[in-house]
Amino acid sequence: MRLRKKPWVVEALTGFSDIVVQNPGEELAGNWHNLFENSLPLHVELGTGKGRFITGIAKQHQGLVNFIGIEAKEEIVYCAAQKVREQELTNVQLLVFDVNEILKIFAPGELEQLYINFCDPWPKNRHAKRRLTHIDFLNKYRTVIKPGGQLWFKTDNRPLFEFSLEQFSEFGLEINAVTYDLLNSGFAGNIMTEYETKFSALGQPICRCEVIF
Ligand SMILES: C[S@@+](CC[C@H](N)C(=O)[O-])C[C@H]1O[C@@H](n2cnc3c(N)ncnc32)[C@H](O)[C@@H]1O
Repeated sequence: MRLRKKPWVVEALTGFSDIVVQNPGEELAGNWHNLFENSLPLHVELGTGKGRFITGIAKQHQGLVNFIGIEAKEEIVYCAAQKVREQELTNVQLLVFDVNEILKIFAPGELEQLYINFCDPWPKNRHAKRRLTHIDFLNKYRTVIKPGGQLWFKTDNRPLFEFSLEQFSEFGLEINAVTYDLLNSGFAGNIMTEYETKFSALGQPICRCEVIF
């Protein structure tokens, strides 16, 4: 994925240098505790979007977990950064970054948990490798997530969900808590994302599962 470089956003993001890492590099791998100034567990959301989920979950886990949001589009990171600032959260860092490069910025086994919420479905078969749940991505996640660490996945897109379950299974991962209708599943404490709010309002059922690495 080509990262967008819009000058006004780059400049606007400089005001968020305590929250946003615009050019994450290899020096961060194994050193995230320095950036957060503590050694709390690390959870990462892939394709963060405008930050509703990461700010919601970070607020609930202040002093317990550090959260890193990876988002390719700078102007979207800007929206998320505003939410982090407004809520005065100190346990969130946002990266303008491509998930494809995840192995560069995390050390092996450095992460406890991953979240993928409403990732782009890439419906054409020839684009299947771009789906964030494709086995090629799972291979990368397996390196950076510690054994027994989890991936929590949500989508409104049924074909993407079926594809993802197949990929998880093919990769030999344990799949738990599968639901095709999250809102009526009894799952407590769901934190909605921007996309989830939109699709739920349209009556679209939400699929969810938890995967253990
Ligand atoms: C459909 S949106 C969902 C946003 C948010 N998770 C939500 O549920 O509201 C997918 C987001 O993932 C980002 N994204 C897609 N591929 C990415 C990649 N390879 N690396 C980083 N971000 C990516 C897109 O820019 C977009 O903001």
